[in-house]
Amino acid sequence: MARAFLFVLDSFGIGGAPDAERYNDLGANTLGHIAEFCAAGAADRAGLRKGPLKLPNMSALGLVHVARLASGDLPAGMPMPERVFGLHGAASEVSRGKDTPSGHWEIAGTPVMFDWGYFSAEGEAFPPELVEAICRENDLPGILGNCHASGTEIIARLGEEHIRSGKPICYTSTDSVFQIAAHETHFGLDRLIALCESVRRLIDPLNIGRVIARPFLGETADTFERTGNRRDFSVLPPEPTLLDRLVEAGRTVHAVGKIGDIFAHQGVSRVIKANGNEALMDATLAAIETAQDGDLVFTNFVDFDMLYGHRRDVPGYAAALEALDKRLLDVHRRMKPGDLMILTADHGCDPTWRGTDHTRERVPIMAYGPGIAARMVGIRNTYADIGETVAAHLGIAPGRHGRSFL
Ligand SMILES: O=P(O)(O)O[C@H]1O[C@H](CO)[C@@H](O)[C@H]1O
Ligand SMILES: [Mn+2]
Ligand SMILES: [Mn+2]
Repeated sequence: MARAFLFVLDSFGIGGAPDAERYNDLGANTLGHIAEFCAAGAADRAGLRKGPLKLPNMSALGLVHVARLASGDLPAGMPMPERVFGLHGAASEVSRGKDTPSGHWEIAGTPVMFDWGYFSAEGEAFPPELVEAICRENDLPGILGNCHASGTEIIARLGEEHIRSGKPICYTSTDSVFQIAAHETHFGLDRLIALCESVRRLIDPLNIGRVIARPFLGETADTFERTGNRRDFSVLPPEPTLLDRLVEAGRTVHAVGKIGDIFAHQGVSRVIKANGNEALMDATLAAIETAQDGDLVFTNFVDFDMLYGHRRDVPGYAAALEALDKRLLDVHRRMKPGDLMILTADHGCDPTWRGTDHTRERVPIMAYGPGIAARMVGIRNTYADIGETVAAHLGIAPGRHGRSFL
């Protein structure tokens, strides 16, 4: 028997998606552009980081090799490692959306082969009858926003009016999402959660992937800050995922960070929440300590996407990568014979790209474990190969999509 640790570095794409043009993302490359900025000295920030991107541990797990394989270009300023360990490759996404649930579900063996519903980018985003129903059911004086927006920008713009009027801030993006920002104390966190649950029911016929609660604190435009109490209300995955299959086989799935919410709590045995990549890594290490043979520890490292990718913050993204790279040694030290750790991502969010949305990209696969020989596994046609590899490693029956690269 064996254990598996699956880490999604949220939005850590490596470019090269064969269908990028269809998403207006031709040339987007999260790692490539971060490395380029770092090598040019354009991602230095006093007190945070300086110079070329330093990811020695991920490079030893094949990151530089797979970056070149995925996009054709070597990431600037990142030396080829002397030696590579483990299985390494890249994967293209077959799901139509470049969103978090599509990416994670496909990683877990369940691609999303239908189109999500989306809200209009022109004029008001939400249909008037939906807004009316939301206000009626939740006794609201109206809503603010009703547009595509970046979450931090919109609370700075409308947060004070929200506090005065009691109207929640409702917005969306190119993802299939209905996001609601509201003040944790003035509006109330419980009330925001109840509102999200009501909106989840009301939009179900529209095939929208997620409703997201975005609570914040502060009193003025320049002091507003989102808190760690974000909650995602997802629809159920279209088929049972790797997680369901593991639980069915009597295994324990340790879901760290956003994983529980992303899978609508299906196939999740233990939910471990933490705020911020460092705390997520601490929680992951604690889960590894308790995980038994046959178990999966599945972690989403959300900061890359939420704090740096969407915010188009290159130094911030680079520093977060460098910090996580160092902490891989903590995982390494806890690994036992039979353990397998896989690092990957769910989509891109190139911090140098136009706009503030995700980018269609290939993702890296770095799979490492004591006794696993180094081998390039090439470009995989679906992220589902990752889930199938975990399934094979943990000794459960194969699923309907993807193939193990073990
Ligand atoms: O700008 P913020 O609120 O961070 O929202 C981003 O996060 C959402 C969910 O990941 C995406 O759809 C994008 O809109
Ligand atoms: Mn994501
Ligand atoms: Mn995102």
